[in-house]
Amino acid sequence: MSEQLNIDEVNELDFISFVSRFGNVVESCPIVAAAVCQMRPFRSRDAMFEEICATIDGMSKERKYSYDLNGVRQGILMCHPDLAGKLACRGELTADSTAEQSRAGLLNLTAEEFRRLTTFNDEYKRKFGFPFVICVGENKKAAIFEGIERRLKNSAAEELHTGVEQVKRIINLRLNNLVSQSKSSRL
Ligand SMILES: NC(=O)N[C@H]1NC(=O)NC1=O
Repeated sequence: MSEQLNIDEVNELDFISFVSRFGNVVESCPIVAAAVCQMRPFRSRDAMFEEICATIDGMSKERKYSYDLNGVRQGILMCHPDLAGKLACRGELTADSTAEQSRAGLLNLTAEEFRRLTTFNDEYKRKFGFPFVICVGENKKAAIFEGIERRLKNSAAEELHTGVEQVKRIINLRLNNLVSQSKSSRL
């Protein structure tokens, strides 16, 4: 895990270093970091977080949930790995997702828990066309199971909104690991 920078150090990073450090703040969507990099300097960590959220809010509906790029499904929600899904089983989650899913107890489920979550995930993707996304840093296992079962009953429009809001909560926690709550001493 990279060490925390203060906001003045963030503002001084070159483009490659910025995207390298913040490229997975939005899971597997480095394009957001590349876009936000151009909006520097940031007055504070919170101002940086607001810019990331505004960048996502300004995206088209397709860019938010799912679109095809050269035969690969992309999109803010589409790029999130299933909870305890195939990537987790193969040990191929990103470091961020591995830490988050592990801390929430999702990487050592009982056989029955794994079966239930897999069934829910598959049903959710069949209904909405993108994966179930929840900030597992703020929801323990019981809340995650309750959340997916409850949200399965929602409309696609509700889940597009809720999914993106959960992505923002994931971003907020990831940013805490990377940028201190400092305010710029120069702006
Ligand atoms: N599907 C899903 O919510 N995945 C993400 N949630 C989170 O907090 N970390 C993840 O990997």
